[in-house]
Amino acid sequence: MNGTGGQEIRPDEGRTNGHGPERSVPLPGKRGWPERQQGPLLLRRGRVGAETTDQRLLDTTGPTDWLHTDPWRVLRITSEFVEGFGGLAELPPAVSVFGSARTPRGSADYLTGVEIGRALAQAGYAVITGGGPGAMEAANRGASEAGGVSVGLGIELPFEQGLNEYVDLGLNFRYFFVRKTMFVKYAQGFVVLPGGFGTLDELFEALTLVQTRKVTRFPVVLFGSAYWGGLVEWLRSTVVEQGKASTADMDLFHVTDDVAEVMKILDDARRRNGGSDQEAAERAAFTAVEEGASDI
Ligand SMILES: C/C(=C\CNc1ncnc2c1ncn2[C@@H]1O[C@H](COP(=O)(O)O)[C@@H](O)[C@H]1O)CO
Repeated sequence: MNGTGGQEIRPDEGRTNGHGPERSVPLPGKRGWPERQQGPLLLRRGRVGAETTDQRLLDTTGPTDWLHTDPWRVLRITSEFVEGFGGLAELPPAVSVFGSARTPRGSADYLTGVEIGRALAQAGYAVITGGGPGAMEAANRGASEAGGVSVGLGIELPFEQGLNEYVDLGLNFRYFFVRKTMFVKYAQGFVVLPGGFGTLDELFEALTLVQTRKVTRFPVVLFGSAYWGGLVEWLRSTVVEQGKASTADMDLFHVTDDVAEVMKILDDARRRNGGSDQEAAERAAFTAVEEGASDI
């Protein structure tokens, strides 16, 4: 170990870097011996290398195995959090809408998604979805066409389709768990449209976070009593009945078929959580400014 990152430094021969000639040895400094400041390190005499840190970064090529190591992945994960927090920090109050990627355009479920996206936007909420097709597209469409803030948090998938055309602010994630953090962190509530495994995963993650008080502030609304009724009944008759959840846990979500009721549930929760009419006015003002900006 030589105090310079563990690399052996031989000042008399310089270094090769994989695609350049050997470098010259640094010349003696004012005091008569070779000297170099390397970041916070002062290197003198035999400890002075022939390259600066920048040269090593920019010139060096070599094996790329490190790209597939977990320490490197940790940096990529960190960068996803940084990009996510940075991109979403200034959203107005938002609602995350989940639902099937397979909901056909023009179906009743799709039209409901559009209606809910529109109602949320008109109330001044940003609408956050997974940015994919189906119910996600429907909610983004309603929000975007109403002049609201339409957000899509895409995910890298083997059969990726890209963000739907109604996403006006999009972020793409490699990691599901980073993306899930964004759905929760920037939302005041969840609206869950009919969906499959992905939707169920998002629903139960939300319910677990509320049940364990990791989040304390938001309502979970299941839209479509006919679709969700069987699940709710099974939760009551089997899960609660056998003591795997409490009766009170059944109050952690709402089931409705009425868009106006969705808005009322969200509004009541906002008031309970200290939101004010002033805040609602600010949300509406944000939307108006965004609309103005989009005209420019
Ligand atoms: C299945 C197809 C495309 C998948 N594209 C998706 N893009 C973005 N987000 C997705 C996608 N698929 C699932 N999700 C997430 O899960 C929820 C929907 O899953 P479900 O199993 O379809 O219910 C959704 O809320 C997304 O966050 C091609 O049709």
